[in-house]
Amino acid sequence: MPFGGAALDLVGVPLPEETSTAAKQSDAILLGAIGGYKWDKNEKHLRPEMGLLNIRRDLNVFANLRPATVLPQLVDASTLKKEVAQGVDMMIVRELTGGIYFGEPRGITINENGEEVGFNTEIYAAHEIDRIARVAFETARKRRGKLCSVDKANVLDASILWRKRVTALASEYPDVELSHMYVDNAAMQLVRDPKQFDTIVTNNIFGDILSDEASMITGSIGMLPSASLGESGPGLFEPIHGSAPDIAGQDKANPLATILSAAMLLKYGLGEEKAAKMIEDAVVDALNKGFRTGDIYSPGNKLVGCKEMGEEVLKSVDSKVPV
Ligand SMILES: NC(=O)c1ccc[n+]([C@@H]2O[C@H](COP(=O)([O-])OP(=O)(O)OC[C@H]3O[C@@H](n4cnc5c(N)ncnc54)[C@H](O)[C@@H]3O)[C@@H](O)[C@H]2O)c1
Ligand SMILES: CC(C)[C@H](C(=O)O)[C@@H](O)C(=O)O
Ligand SMILES: [Mg+2]
Repeated sequence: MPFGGAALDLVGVPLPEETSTAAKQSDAILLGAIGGYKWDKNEKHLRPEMGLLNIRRDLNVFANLRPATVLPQLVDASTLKKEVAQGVDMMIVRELTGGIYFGEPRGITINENGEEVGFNTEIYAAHEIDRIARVAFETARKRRGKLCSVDKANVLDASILWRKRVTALASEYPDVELSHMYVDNAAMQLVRDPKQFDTIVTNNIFGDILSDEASMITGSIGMLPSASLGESGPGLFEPIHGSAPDIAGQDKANPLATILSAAMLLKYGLGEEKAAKMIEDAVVDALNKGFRTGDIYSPGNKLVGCKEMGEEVLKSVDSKVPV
């Protein structure tokens, strides 16, 4: 279904009614990254990004799971020293349908001095914090049992409430070790010692920023998939990166984040864990054979384009499908 810039070009809006309806009627949605220079000067409601925010909000997919794992094959591609990067395996649970992205009031207006002012509102209701915290506690419970809640409770009121609600829920999850960290420290700790993190839970905007940062530990933003889930209805699955307009059309983009998002779709969206594993294994196969797009290339490997990387993964998937 057309979406983002493609939909703007086709029908003049980033999220056409038909796309929205089809998405709601689907079992799961795989979403291609949106955006690009062509639409950057559009009015806000006619920007591809608004389509993305609206589809997330319409589907109520408040829980965005962003795994960041350093694959052994890609340790050399990490921006961090080998010993720091090796073995990193974390899950960032980002709140996706609230906070400053959606808070009211917002806008650009003229203040009493006749000067233009732009403003947004960081706002969280208790139930929004509770539901994302529960997803995070459950996630941590299935992983290594450590949850770090990241906020800015030393300054922001919304973060003070965030910390209070997360702390209150901890008694329901005695098997999970909860800690709290301010976001500025978290940004630093991520590159100092990323292995200290198992599961991170944080708000919309901090999760956006920290997940891009975490991606570089894994080698590239072209490696990070995501799953956005609600309490019911279809999940939305997309890479965490954008449309990479600086390399668009050059057959250079790493397709693995999108391919791994399809694996997350199978696992979290359809409960097809075996099929998901097949895709994840196929990605590992392609990496084991030395295929690398430019963003994860290190000497001694085979530099390939987006298309060839995709074909290699496909070949491996085909070889695994029982006849
Ligand atoms: N979920 C989404 O659809 C999504 C996410 C982020 C940004 N965007 C949009 O994408 C557009 C570009 O934004 P940006 O440049 O800030 O972020 P971006 O993620 O598109 O690109 C940032 C940098 O990472 C590189 N990169 C991204 N994906 C890559 C891949 N798969 N393989 C190799 N390199 C990759 C790009 O070349 C670029 O240098 C904007 O319009 C933005 O709003 C969309
Ligand atoms: C394109 C933008 C609206 C989006 C976000 O900020 O959520 C993106 O950066 C992401 O991480 O999915
Ligand atoms: Mg982002």
